[in-house]
Amino acid sequence: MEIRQGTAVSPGIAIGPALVLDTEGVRIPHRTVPPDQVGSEIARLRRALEETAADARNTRERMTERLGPALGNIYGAQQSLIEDRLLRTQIEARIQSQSYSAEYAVSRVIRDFVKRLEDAVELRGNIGAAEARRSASEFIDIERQLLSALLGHPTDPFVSLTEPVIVLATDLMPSDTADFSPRTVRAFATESGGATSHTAILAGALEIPAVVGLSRFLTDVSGGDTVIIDGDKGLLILDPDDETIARYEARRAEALARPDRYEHLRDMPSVTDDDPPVPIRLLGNIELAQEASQCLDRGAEGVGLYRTEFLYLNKTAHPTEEEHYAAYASVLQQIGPSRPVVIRTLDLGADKFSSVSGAVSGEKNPFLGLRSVRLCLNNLDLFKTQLRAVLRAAVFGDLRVMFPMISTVDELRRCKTLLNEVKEDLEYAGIPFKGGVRIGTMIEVPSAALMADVLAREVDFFSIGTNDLVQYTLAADRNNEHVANLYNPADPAVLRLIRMVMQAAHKHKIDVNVCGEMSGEPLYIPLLVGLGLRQLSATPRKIPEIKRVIRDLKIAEAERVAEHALTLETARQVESYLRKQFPPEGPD
Ligand SMILES: C=C(OP(=O)(O)O)C(=O)O
Repeated sequence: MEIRQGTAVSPGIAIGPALVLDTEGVRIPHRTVPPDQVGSEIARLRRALEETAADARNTRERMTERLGPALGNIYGAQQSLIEDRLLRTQIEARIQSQSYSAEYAVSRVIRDFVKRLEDAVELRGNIGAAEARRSASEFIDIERQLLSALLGHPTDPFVSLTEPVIVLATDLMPSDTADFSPRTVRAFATESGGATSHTAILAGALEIPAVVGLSRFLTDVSGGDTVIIDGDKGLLILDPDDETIARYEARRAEALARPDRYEHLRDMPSVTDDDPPVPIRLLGNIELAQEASQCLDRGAEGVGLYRTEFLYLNKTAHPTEEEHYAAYASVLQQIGPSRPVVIRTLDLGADKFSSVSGAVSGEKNPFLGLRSVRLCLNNLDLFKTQLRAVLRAAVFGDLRVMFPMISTVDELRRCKTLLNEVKEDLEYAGIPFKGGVRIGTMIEVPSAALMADVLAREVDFFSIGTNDLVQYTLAADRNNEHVANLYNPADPAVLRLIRMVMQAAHKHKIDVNVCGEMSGEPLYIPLLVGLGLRQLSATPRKIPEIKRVIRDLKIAEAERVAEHALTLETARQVESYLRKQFPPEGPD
């Protein structure tokens, strides 16, 4: 048995036979045609381009219907690349000048594009690398589709699947994932890819467990071998032994039972088991506007974190003010006028959409560099465009604005000054807006946690972003598997900072929320409530189970647990203490 660690991009457990995809795609031999056939070769190419563009258009329409316009647009981008004149003229030039067959010309031109993109990845380091890699895989996908049209046979390995499989591949293309059905593709794992790759985002939307960014494994597995994907922990298990299979089968059964298991709680209040009951407000985290209604479907009372940087998905330019406005207005309209919607201003840079963000290229430590609010304060037009849209959309309901990655009081004050300037501009221009929006700051950098008593005087609410707070407190990159042993929200250093932030918020009578992954983990809920948390925001899928934990919890018990946890010395001790106090529920 072998366990490989990768990046978890879509949760869930799957066990099944592997379908191993050819790592090389279709290989095309160097072939030329006689000069008098060049014309008909070009005609073949044009037909193939038309057919492939029509397929991409159909797929876009199908996926837009299934997953909404933002994800459907991934296929729109592919359609534009296929229809791009530059691509066609370059391929035709190879056929004209070198008498290449249409297939070989397609392969040559696209492989050259890909090579240039790969060189760009090497040159640019982290900055823009994700975008260049993504474009390279789009082109390889287009090559495969064009060759399939020219050769007259499908190269799609998924069309004839009759039994469920786990797909293992070097990389997967958006056109592959479009045809994935959770019935036949139980899960997938790839050697390349990161958490923000299109394939990863689609896997989440299709609710197929997935792990990406695994070190080379395809040479160690054959089609039909049993494998396990643990999409919660980012693991691929090759050749699992019987005991491991049995353990994972139990976990899978438990996970499958979960959504229905808590369905009855959907319309029940999120309150503790005290007399009188203490309300703990549950909100949802979203990345795309169309996810807003899922928050209500799962029993959340609003949106606690809208990650607006996902407006950059499929974009090569900054979103316009109207695009920002339309997205925010849509979220508010779905959520209704009296429930809160917290819009976080752009958290771009480092691992998120850095190529279109205006970040400086070649930063040695992008996570410590010009990212997030720093980047916005360095690009005032970009920032003001978003703030204008925020204030305009606020007329539709209870919109709140939140600034990410604040590390100094000055930075927060600059954001507030800018917001006031934008209000004045809108007023002067006679554009309708709502001025009295509540203002919050993320607490995700240790300096902000340490200064929480000062920051609390400046804002209406805090939201603790534990994903970054853990990374910056423990100096452990949240995406680096080599330091994953250090990255732990239960670390006493993190708990002390959270307590400090809660105390400052309570002293200044402002709301405090936790919106990192920690608040979606049932094990940590009693601890957070014991530390003083009365509101949290998590992935909508997690809301029903969290509500179950809260409804079984007494405040005094939670406070006793938090007090004891704070006396412990290591993350491991805290975790095992919590597990003993609150053993996980078994399958029904
Ligand atoms: C919610 C957070 O922000 P991000 O979008 O970076 O995960 C966090 O850091 O906890």
